Amino acid sequence: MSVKKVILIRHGQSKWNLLNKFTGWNDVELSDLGKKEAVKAANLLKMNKINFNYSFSSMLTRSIHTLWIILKTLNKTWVTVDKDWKLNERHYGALQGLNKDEMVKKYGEEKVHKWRRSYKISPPKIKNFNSLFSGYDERYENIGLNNFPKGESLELTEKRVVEFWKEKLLPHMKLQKKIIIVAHGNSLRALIKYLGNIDDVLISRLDIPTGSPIVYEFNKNYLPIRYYFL
Ligand SMILES: O=C(O)[C@@H](CO)OP(=O)(O)O
Repeated sequence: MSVKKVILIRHGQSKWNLLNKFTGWNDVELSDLGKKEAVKAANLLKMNKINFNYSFSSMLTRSIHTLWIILKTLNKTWVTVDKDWKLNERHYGALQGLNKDEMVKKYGEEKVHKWRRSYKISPPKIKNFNSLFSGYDERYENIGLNNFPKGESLELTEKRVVEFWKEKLLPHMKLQKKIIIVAHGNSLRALIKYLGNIDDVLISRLDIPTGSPIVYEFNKNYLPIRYYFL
């Protein structure tokens, strides 16, 4: 049986992961530890002889830079980087920029857990005039202001991640490309939920660590078999 592999990696630690702030579509840089995690991820791929020749990342700097560091470490800067906003982190609405522990103190553990890990509940929406609203950013020109996310549940995130999977990923896999995807905690949770048909409650228990390569295996018909962390 010819097993096909797709590598999934959550970006390395960001400066806001370190500060424990809701991040979402806010465009923050990697922390020093995040850069080291990206080098470590590249070395893990090399040690395990997991190769790739095509790459996808979200439109957010923390994912793009993680991918660049991986490519540089592996001497593979020739690899095409295909960036797609549909791989962006779940939009955290009006919670973006706020500290997670402070929100627990203000609203209680249960409510914050629902915002962070329930499948259907969306965070409060961000307003267009909020300085952290990224709807006017030129990189998102093709989304259009009317369709621009203002706060997404995991369910809504899954919808666009699945569009990416069907429209971009599968066609490239069928062209026999060996693919690496660098994305985010919740966009990857949404993808893993879809691929594994994981139920709404079980998926709330999956936390994907930063900078840890996941290998997802597919059969000759491109159907998911299993995944494992390196
Ligand atoms: O803040 C965010 O964007 C995400 C990932 O860091 O947080 P959480 O794990 O709480 O969904």
